[in-house]
Amino acid sequence: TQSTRPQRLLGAVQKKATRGNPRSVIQTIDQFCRQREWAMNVGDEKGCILDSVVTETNPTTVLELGTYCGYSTVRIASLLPPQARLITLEFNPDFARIARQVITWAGVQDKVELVEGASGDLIPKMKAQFGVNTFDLVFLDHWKDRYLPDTKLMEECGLLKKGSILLADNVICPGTPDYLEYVRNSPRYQSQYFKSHLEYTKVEDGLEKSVFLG
Ligand SMILES: Nc1ncc2ncn(CCCCCNC(=O)c3cc(-c4ccc(F)cc4)cc(O)c3O)c2n1
Ligand SMILES: [Mg+2]
Repeated sequence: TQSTRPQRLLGAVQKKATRGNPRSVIQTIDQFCRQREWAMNVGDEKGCILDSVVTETNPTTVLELGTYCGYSTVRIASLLPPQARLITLEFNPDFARIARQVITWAGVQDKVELVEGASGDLIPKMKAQFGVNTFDLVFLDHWKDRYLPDTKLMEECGLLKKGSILLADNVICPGTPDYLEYVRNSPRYQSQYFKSHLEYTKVEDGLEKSVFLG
């Protein structure tokens, strides 16, 4: 039977990346996506912006919406202090299966909890079921039409505190116009656009960083 792209990406990681070395896993995936097959990882260019936001936030509790193959999960987890935790939500069980193996190969599994399911169902359970109080950082990289409803849901569920950071991928390509309009016009957010490119291409894309003001 034919392999899937995520399976081929995992194969490249297990063949070329050094076990326990997150940077080598990231480098291997970027090389695979540039030289073999494009895949919707945040990528190296936007990944550097992600790294800088993570390090300046120095978060203890992070939520990622949309794991895919675990590329940004590994990028974020590799920058977290020892006691910090990253919860990542993935809707697609096939992607989740691959991501778990990428995360383990990178050696960051102790900082990561991958939960299978839809963000709209899981966000309301974060406090009771996952023992979360508030998130210091949320990385939005899932269905683009879920960014806005899920942000409102996180507000309603009291998962954001003054100073919580939302970092959203793909605000230009594929685009999240309703989300952008909301975070840029709401008095409850201070937003900043980081211009970049769609992963592994010359097409414009960018990350929107929004600080929740409470
Ligand atoms: N609700 C819920 N809860 C939990 C979930 N877990 C996963 N999902 C579903 C997420 C499905 C993948 C989302 N990501 C993208 O669609 C995406 C696409 C492109 C792209 C593609 C083609 C082009 F020509 C140009 C750009 C680039 C990106 O960087 C992207 O991130 C969930 N949903
Ligand atoms: Mg993305």
